[in-house]
Amino acid sequence: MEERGSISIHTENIFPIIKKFLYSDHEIFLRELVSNAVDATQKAKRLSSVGEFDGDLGDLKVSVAIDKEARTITISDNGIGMTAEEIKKYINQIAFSGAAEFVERFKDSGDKSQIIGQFGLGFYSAFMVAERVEIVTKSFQKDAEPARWTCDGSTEFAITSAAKEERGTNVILHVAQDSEEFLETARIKTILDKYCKFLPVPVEFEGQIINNPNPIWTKQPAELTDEDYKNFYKELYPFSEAPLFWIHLNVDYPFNLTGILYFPKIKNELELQRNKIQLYSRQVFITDEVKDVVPEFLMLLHGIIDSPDIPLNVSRSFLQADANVKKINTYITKKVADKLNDIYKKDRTTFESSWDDIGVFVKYGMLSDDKFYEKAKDFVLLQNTTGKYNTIEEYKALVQANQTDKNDQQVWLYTTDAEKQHAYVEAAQNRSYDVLKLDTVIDSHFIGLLEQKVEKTTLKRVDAEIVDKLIERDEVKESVLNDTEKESLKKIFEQAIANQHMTVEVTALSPDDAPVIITLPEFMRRMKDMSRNGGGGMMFMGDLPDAYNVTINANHSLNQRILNAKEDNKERIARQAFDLALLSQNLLSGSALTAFVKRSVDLIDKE
Ligand SMILES: Nc1ncnc2c1ncn2[C@@H]1O[C@H](COP(=O)(O)OP(=O)(O)OP(=O)(O)O)[C@@H](O)[C@H]1O
Repeated sequence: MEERGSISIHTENIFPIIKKFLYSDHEIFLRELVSNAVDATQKAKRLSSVGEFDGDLGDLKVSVAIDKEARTITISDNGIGMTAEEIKKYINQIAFSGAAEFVERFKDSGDKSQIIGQFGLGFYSAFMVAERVEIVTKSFQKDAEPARWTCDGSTEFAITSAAKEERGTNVILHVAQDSEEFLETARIKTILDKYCKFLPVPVEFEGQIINNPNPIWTKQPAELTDEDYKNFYKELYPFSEAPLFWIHLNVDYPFNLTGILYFPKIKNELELQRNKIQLYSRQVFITDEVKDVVPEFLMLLHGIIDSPDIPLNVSRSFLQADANVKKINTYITKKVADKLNDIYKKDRTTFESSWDDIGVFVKYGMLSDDKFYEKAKDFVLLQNTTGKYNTIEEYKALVQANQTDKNDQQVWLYTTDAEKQHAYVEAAQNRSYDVLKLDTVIDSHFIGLLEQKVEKTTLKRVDAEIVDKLIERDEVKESVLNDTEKESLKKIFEQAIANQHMTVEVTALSPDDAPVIITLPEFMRRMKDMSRNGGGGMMFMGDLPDAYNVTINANHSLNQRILNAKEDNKERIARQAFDLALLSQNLLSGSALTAFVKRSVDLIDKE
């Protein structure tokens, strides 16, 4: 038997175009051919199970072999094979027209990098690395004649009879000169590891099975132990610490998706790693760029998603609008929120002890996805400076009595650095106020979100005002000093400070409060932070000098002493008291610090 023919497709010379398009990604030919081989074995299995094939299935297997001398790569399987007629139908028509369609579709596409690696070019991709491809195949059907097909990538092909005893297909690639790298063992091994690690049929290369045909995401959660999940994580990320928790995804309606998502242990925000989720389609690795499939905030998770329903052969903008992708997004978000809620409810201790790792993630999710916010608002934790955790509801109840101001607003106090703001934290605690620890990068955004979402609540940093004013009440404290005394005290301090950006005010506080307190108003600080981070179109704010409020405590004995001191000593003591306040704010440095130290020594020396 010998038949020569011409493949009837309209596009001339698709081969050079495809070769050029996928230049950087030639390696996917192996993924495509091995997947086809796996599909053929799976079909054999299915036919056998429905009784359409009654021969012996044997051990289904795919092999990859390199022959350096003959310059060939052979992919063999014991799947269903093809008859000569089927080759004509499936290879000449389907494979070639698929390739032609691909070229038509993307010939004019502006962004070619997007399609690379995402489009299964199928059988035709063999021509990216081979100058000639042979198929030797024998169908599973009774008395089927083995056949050989050969083609050089042009539209000309030849089919002849062949000698093949066993059922199945060998695809033989005669490797082109410019693709010799694919005759190297190490190169092939790397490609197989990348794309074929979890194919459902054993894949043999150089005497070894290179894949795990039954990865745990294909099993039922009930069959699996914690160890199984942890071991699989290790298999995926050999150098990572054990994960915190995981979610086993499993849906088949209205779309098909399986997978396992892990919550990694995060040491600090700088370590956050994206692109740790791998996307598979029927156990074939597709990509680790899941940006458009998984909501942005979930990219911090690690693991596997396997779905044949994610369209891989379309451009990104289309992917974002794809209905299945949207549903997948919603589904995964919901699953993640439910899992967190579950742990929170069942095991609050574990939940709290994991908060350092999951807190960033939960806050990020709440900020970026309203649906996630709605679920997470019940379990998001607020940690205070004593290390205690409360949910939003619990916290509201906790501070209601003591931290509601005269306008019926709750004022939540927070510190961004409990060490540096220690004096203020302590002053607040002395009033029995609670102080939250909101000290991560994401917290500055989270504070805004809380104010927006939690009714009748504002947040103030502990050093935004003097403690009496943090939570405004109607009560007025009695002042030991009369108005004239207050006025002259104010003058003394203004002269001692001699800085127009410091607004001095004399106020009656408790005698136990500090004599001088320096604060940077909340509004001012937030504006400056925002402009520093490049947001809000307020770049000019960052250049403004900090405008501080300096509060002089009229009821503190030191200030009374200043008023009564010798004329030429007044300013010196006032400056000393002011410098002490600067010092507690970490604001004293350079020549001011040197002068302060010198003055302090003089003072002690005189005592
Ligand atoms: N090893 C094989 N054994 C049996 N049939 C095969 C084999 N390889 C390819 N075929 C047949 O050739 C057809 C075309 O293959 P091709 O890889 O181009 O497209 P596909 O597998 O249908 O789609 P995809 O683009 O997802 O790969 C297959 O559908 C299959 O019927």
